[in-house]
Amino acid sequence: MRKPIIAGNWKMHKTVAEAEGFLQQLMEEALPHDVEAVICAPFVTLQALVIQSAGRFVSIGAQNVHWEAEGAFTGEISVPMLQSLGVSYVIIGHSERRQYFQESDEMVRLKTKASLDGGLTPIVCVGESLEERENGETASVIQKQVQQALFDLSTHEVERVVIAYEPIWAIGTGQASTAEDAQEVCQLIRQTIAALWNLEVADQVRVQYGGSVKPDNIRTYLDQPDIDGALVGGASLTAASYRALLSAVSSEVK
Ligand SMILES: O=C(CO)COP(=O)(O)O
Repeated sequence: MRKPIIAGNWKMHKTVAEAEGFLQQLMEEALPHDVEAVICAPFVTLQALVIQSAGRFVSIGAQNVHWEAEGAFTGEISVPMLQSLGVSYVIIGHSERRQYFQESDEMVRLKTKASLDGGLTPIVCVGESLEERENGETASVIQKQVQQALFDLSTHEVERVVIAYEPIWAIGTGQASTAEDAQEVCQLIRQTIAALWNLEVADQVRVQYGGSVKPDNIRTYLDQPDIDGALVGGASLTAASYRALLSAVSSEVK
């Protein structure tokens, strides 16, 4: 049974004080136990968030990481640095990083492997552009991205990976994918993993949908058999909205 995972991606939003205010508000009421809540925040806010969330049902993640443990890489942050803070997740290969910072499939692979080696859970992002979708290339683009990111991992490593399917045209546009289209691609992701490893492994991997997910549409995605969660940008920025996402997915009595 795969536990639903709702991850907020704050992108380049929130100062330390704003991040602390969010978490304080979020934790005013108990959080559901049957949903994994993750906040992926800017580097500078991570320490404060980890301390503040200790012992509560919310985990903290970063939005990027370098694959080397240390070295002459000005401006970069490594896996051991994140681990030493108590961070447990890291987003890898978000389309904004691929587009604006030239992250290649090979860099995504290296970052994924380094994160797993260092005990972090990677949330590996894949997704097609509008042009690729219109050209009928969605399946081949997604298969290639999944294969390139994961191909050298052991079965035990793959099981720990979370994959986020985020069609680029749906990010921040209000033009969310239909639940059926998202299911089709998330099923393809699982089939790709099954072909590379086996069905049992593919059955363990959690696959999220991301792209204009809101409290009022999240349930339609989570109702799909191959969608185990969501990676959410805009609607994760206020405590009220993020809590509404968790509540919409939880089956606990409210
Ligand atoms: O990029 C996203 C999450 O990583 C999605 O962003 P939005 O939820 O704002 O569309």
